[in-house]
Amino acid sequence: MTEDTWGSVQNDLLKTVGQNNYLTWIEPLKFADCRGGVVRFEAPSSFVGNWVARNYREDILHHLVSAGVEVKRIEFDVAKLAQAARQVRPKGTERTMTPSPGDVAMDKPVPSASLQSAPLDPRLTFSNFVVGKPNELAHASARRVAEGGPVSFNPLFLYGGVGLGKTHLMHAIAWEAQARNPGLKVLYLSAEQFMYRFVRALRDRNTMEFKELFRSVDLLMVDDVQFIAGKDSTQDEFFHTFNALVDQNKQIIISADRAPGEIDGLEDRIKSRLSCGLVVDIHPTDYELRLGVLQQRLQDQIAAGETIAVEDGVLECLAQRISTNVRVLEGALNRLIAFSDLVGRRITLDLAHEALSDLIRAHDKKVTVDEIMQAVAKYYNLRMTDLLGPRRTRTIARPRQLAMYLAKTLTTRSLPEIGRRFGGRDHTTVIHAVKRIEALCDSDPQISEDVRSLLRTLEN
Ligand SMILES: Nc1ncnc2c1ncn2[C@@H]1O[C@H](COP(=O)(O)OP(=O)(O)OP(=O)(O)O)[C@@H](O)[C@H]1O
Repeated sequence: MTEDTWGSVQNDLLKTVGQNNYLTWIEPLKFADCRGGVVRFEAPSSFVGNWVARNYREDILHHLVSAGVEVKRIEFDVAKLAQAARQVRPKGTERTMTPSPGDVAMDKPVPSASLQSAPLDPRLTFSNFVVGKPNELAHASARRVAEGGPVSFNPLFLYGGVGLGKTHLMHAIAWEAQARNPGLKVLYLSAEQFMYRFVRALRDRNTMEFKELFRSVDLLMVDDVQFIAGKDSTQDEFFHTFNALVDQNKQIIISADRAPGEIDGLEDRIKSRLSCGLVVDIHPTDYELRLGVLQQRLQDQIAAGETIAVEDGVLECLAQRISTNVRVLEGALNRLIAFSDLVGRRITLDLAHEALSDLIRAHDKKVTVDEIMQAVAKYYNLRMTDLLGPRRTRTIARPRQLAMYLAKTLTTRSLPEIGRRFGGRDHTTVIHAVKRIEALCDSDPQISEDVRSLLRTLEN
């Protein structure tokens, strides 16, 4: 392999990972050498090297192989990296699930007749999972299942939008259950992998073996079950596997992006089976959860030996502005750290705007207090003067509280300022309104629906 080959592989990677990721992670890598099937790169810092090793190793390997390079392994030449880097797992060789968190050994191909689980990510444990209101119930139920004991709800069905922590919780359950009971046969896989294994068993005419293997597990976890919607024979097999395990009182955990009843193309009998245990929704993140995740991720980096100084207000700004999901949020923080590392500047608000202009701009739709009042008044069919005036009847006071809550959540106005805008009210009234609406969002489905729908109106 030559530098030219790396140049053309970089071009391919640009198309796969997108320009921003490319500039941050791929471009700074320098090809060092290729010996005995090991391609070595030099990363400008351990942070960049670690991140690339974790997130782009497979992509780089794939493109190198496609470019005709005979490569078995990739290494990044940064001192600290050697400990953290995981060896590349050649496609089609998965590992049996015996490692404990932190185990980063080379995976060996396993014979086809053994129980194979998809690899577990050592970072996805309960201790790395930040708990907040939106995921409190999901976290508590996941913990309960991981602790073992009598099966109280079967299956546990976790659902929620992308990047909100479903896979994280499933991996955490697997690690915890294994740590508590090393003999437990835990099988974690995506619904897609379930289908491929089933199809392979059909092709190789060993469906009996497939059935036996799947029915011998103690804990089955299937991620992204919506994938099997519309795939009839896979659904059929899944249904029988599911029933056999439930009959044996074995725990099943399923995740999806929607509630069972809302997955189009899923057979009714499966929907009803999936709904008969505990169905838990992971809600979209709130500001506190996002800030908690950012703080924890920063601490993790510092604990791993990185020297990172972040100016006050930067994490708060990211948590406020980037509200899509945790994955995007984590990516933003890492990009920011890498950027500061590369340009040798401290992490300030200015740097954050520079490094994350695309993300921040996309979430930078500025909403004013006036717009919020108008939207709320229109939604509840009130006049603006009602929101500003003194009347305290529920039909007016509640929308007013909701408008204050939105003003606090969506703008950077201070509490006293918001109070002043709402007819000269005191800041304690605003605090009370925010707390009240937060509590009602949990207990009153109508209010939480009103909030969601107003957020949609205001953010678009
Ligand atoms: N509460 C949380 N605390 C810490 N990290 C979190 C939390 N929620 C999500 N994450 C992180 O965000 C990223 C995305 O989470 P995960 O892959 O579990 O999402 P998902 O819900 O399975 O999404 P998808 O539907 O796309 O598969 C992971 O790196 C995960 O560790």
